[in-house]
Amino acid sequence: MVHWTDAERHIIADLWGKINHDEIGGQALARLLIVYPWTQRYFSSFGNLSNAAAIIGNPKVAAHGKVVLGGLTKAVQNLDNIKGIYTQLSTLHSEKLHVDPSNFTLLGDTFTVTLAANFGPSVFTPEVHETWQKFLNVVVAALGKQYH
Ligand code: HEM
Repeated sequence: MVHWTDAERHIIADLWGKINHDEIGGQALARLLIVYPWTQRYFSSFGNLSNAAAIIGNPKVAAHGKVVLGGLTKAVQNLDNIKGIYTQLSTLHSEKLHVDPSNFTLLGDTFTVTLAANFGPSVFTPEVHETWQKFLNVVVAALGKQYH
């Protein structure tokens, strides 16, 4: 089981309290679709993804980004049971959506860049980054758990 120190719990809760919950998920998802364009294949129902401006302005990307962020919020609120709360979500991405699990790491990366870009070095310090990366590693492992 993953061990979280009080300092790590505090950093995660504090960061989550500061993010713009309406926007940051959409920004991270838009970055995924722009920086790693092959990920667009999973979102063929989302309409126009033909260039960066179209992706950033696409309301379906923004809406789904909020859904993904909601998924991350559940993990933030259940740090001691991320694997458990992600069982169904992992099965969905594996068996129904057929998302290659390497893409979870890529979305984690674009989330990290999005946070850094929004907060800058005074908030997204190396120490915050370290804890955030640990959190992401647990999330990515939990989402990949039902793949076989
Ligand atoms: C941090 C990683 C991720 C989290 C927390 C996450 C979370 C979610 C959630 C909460 C849903 C809605 C599930 C439902 O309807 O019950 C969802 C759907 C979906 N996810 Fe993910 N996801 C992640 C990564 C990815 C990645 C990397 C891809 C593809 C590159 C992906 C593709 C999809 C697709 C295609 C859907 C269905 C969209 C639709 O048509 O409504 N997800 N995800």
